[in-house]
Amino acid sequence: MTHSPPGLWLTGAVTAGGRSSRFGSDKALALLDGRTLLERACASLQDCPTRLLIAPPGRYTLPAHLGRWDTHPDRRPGEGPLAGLESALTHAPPGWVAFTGVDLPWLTPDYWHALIAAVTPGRLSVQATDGQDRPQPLGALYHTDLLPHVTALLDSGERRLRRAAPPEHTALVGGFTARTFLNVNTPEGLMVDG
Ligand SMILES: Nc1nc2c(ncn2[C@@H]2O[C@H](COP(=O)(O)OP(=O)(O)OP(=O)(O)O)[C@@H](O)[C@H]2O)c(=O)[nH]1
Ligand SMILES: [Mg+2]
Repeated sequence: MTHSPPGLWLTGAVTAGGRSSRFGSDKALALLDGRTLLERACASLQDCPTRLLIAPPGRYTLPAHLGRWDTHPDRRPGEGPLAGLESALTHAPPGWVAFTGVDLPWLTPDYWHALIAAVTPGRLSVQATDGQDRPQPLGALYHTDLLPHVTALLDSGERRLRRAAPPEHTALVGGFTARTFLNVNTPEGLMVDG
């Protein structure tokens, strides 16, 4: 009998509504080790019971082995990943959402399990910290109870994803390798030894 790791019990959401202006072409479709960045992001969350792709409907088709992904557009297109989070929290069933983007191609199910282990009562977000102890708001857990706060932020003109969760309601988790957070913004960002 083969041993398989326990599934992820929360909603998985991948935001992919960006313009890739620094990359120069749609980075969601860029290949890294034979898989697109979008596929890599979705693969880390393929064991989630509910899977949401926040992108314009019809823009992307995912391979069947990644399971069913329900596509939802932004409520306010072109306003950045905070607006993508608003859409994810709107369409997720009540509870925790694992939220990431196409530009973090090195996240794994183990990464999400490490964040899930830090879920505690009273917290509404769990975020990893990088080597400089900076919280990573993409590749993070958010509770759907944050939706009114996120909507109010967007209504007030805020666009920074790092404002989505108040620090006093955010649990932080460290100890990840530097490669975990390698962020693909330009084609040079793909040139990393796997
Ligand atoms: N749903 C949604 N996702 C977005 C939006 N803007 C960015 N994202 C996603 O958020 C993640 C991180 O964003 P960026 O790295 O800035 O990507 P980007 O905005 O496409 O790239 P730049 O134009 O170079 O800033 C990626 O997965 C993007 O697809 C948006 O307006 N809506
Ligand atoms: Mg951007």
